[in-house]
Amino acid sequence: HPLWQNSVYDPVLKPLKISYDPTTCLHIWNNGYSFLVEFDDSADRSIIVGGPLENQYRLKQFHFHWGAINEWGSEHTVDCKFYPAELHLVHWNAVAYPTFEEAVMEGDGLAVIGVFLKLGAHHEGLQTLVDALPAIKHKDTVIEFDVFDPSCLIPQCPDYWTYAGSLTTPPLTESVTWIIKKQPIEVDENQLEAFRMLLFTSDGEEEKRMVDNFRPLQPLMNRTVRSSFQ
Ligand SMILES: COc1ccc(CNS(=O)(=O)c2ccc(S(N)(=O)=O)s2)cc1
Ligand SMILES: [Zn+2]
Repeated sequence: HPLWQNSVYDPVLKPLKISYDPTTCLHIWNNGYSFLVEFDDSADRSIIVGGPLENQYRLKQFHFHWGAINEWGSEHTVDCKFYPAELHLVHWNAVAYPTFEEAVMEGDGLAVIGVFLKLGAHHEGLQTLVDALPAIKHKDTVIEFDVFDPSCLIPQCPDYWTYAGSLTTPPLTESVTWIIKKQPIEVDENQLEAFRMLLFTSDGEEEKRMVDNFRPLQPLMNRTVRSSFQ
């Protein structure tokens, strides 16, 4: 999604408030499309509020999209530039809807924080995830993941873009308030290569490396992207 050129500064936008409880972390698994870290969302223990949001939203899972090479991989672009990978932290509106599955179908059901990954310094917090990847190389493999604070993957800079959009994988429902952080996080080449060692395929099948698991850019049409910064 082309950010920046077509964005309008909105002075009404508030800072996003993020409060995650690291002990709500459950497991990390390979679902055949990406790898996901899932959280216990049975109570309001890991939530975001503020920003463009009317309600608070509960953290459900986070996952990544990345390319086969560093020239592409993100699902949003800034100034026509792709990043090598993009993190999505998926939250749902448990104030308005009883279940995640119902929230997925509603316009104000989900809020996804997008964070760009840029090639650079080693990322200590990400390394914890990278160390777990060999154990979930194949589709439908899972390992327990007791404590992880996803805040370590979110840049300090408060600036973000926001727009009303959709899931980037089926069911592609238009239920997402996208909140894309302007500042990328830096990860090193070995960490990106570790993502590319995962497989789309199950154990025993012909190996297909998990790369280029991003949706191609979609036309902006008449959508407005707002920025929280000038
Ligand atoms: C009806 O039950 C359902 C319906 C839909 C899902 C999909 N899973 S999901 O909603 O977490 C996401 C899919 C794509 C995401 S992205 N790349 O836009 O952040 S998030 C699961 C269960
Ligand atoms: Zn995603």
